[in-house]
Amino acid sequence: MTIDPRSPIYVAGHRGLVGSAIWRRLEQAGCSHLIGATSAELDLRDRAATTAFLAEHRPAVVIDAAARVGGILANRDHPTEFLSDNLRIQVNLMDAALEVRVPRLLFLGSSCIYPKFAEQPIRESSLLTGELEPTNDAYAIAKIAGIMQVQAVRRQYGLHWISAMPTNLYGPNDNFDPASSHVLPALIRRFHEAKVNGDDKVVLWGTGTPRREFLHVDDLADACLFLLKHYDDPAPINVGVGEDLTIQELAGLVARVVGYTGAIGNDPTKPDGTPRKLLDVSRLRDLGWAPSVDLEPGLAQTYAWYLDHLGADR
Ligand SMILES: NC(=O)C1=CN([C@@H]2O[C@H](COP(=O)(O)OP(=O)(O)OC[C@H]3O[C@@H](n4cnc5c(N)ncnc54)[C@H](OP(=O)(O)O)[C@@H]3O)[C@@H](O)[C@H]2O)C=CC1
Ligand SMILES: C[C@H]1O[C@H](OP(=O)(O)OP(=O)(O)OC[C@H]2O[C@@H](n3cnc4c(=O)[nH]c(N)nc43)[C@H](O)[C@@H]2O)[C@@H](O)[C@@H](O)C1=O
Repeated sequence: MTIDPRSPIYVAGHRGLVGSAIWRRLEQAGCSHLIGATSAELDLRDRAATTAFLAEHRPAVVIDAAARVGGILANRDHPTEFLSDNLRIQVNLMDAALEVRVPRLLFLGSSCIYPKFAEQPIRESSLLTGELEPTNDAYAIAKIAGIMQVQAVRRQYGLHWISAMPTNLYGPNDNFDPASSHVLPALIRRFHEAKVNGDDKVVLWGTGTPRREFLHVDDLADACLFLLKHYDDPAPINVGVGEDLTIQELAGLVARVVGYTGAIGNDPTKPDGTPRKLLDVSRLRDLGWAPSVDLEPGLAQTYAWYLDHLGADR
């Protein structure tokens, strides 16, 4: 499918980690009519405001990168908001997009939709075949409902909407807040602060044994544009790199990039979450897309961004 670069494209959540990367990628592709609104300008939980916004702008493409997002502890401790906010954001957005018959929409889910003990690497067909990981089941259920809404609209109205399931992401504009962030930005900040303060030990949450896969957000943005052009199927499609490492190994890598040379300990009172979450990315690879940013240079680039924007005076 072709994307006319002059057509109006609405990126919901355009200031976030994912939305800002997609915005940059679309600009790079020459897209000249990008639409964005902050949550203060348009709270997508407000149904009437969302309906009015879509009716006013009538985008040709909608990319849903707006969500309540957080790491393992934020998800575990705020399941009510992770369920309710995400359901409302995506239902309001998709209902409003349906009302004006937006022809092309990309819904972003997450690898946490798959069962906690899914066979590895996780194929798209694993969806709804087993129990979810309890630290993020509320968020996962909201995302699964989003996939179903995309499929229902396709079936009933024939619109070319799609869903993509990214693995754990990182890059510029990530959330570096120690309490609510994901592991990679949390470790960049913790190791940096330990180096600056001369601390001799950094403590990781959990046992360090869980395995995770990390995709640079610029690769995800490139994959999103690729999927909008080349993918038109009701099934969600995985987006990842196809390789993972333990949290302990990740910590060693972050320590090296940051230049921290002290000890690394563990806090097993904090949750590990799902033991392994490696996506099977063969469907996307077979379509002709592959990532281009390796983890270590991606980490170095993200650390440089952190220093420039947030961490220089700490
Ligand atoms: N980060 C990750 O590792 C992964 C993320 N994803 C998915 O990617 C998508 C984006 O995540 P990410 O970029 O990391 O998240 P961020 O928290 O960085 O960004 C979320 C964006 O959503 C917007 N938003 C939140 N609530 C509302 C609301 N009520 N109304 C309007 N806008 C709102 C925010 O707007 P504002 O800034 O204006 O407040 C923000 O720009 C999500 O669907 C997430 O599930 C999937 C897999 C992994
Ligand atoms: C993308 C995905 O992200 C979430 O799932 P998760 O992968 O479990 O998230 P996480 O990045 O927070 O943790 C990964 C691992 O890392 C360990 N860990 C060590 N030290 C820190 C640490 O300092 N902070 C954090 N957050 N984790 C740490 C932590 O204990 C865990 O074992 C979902 O809730 C859901 O939102 C989702 O979709």
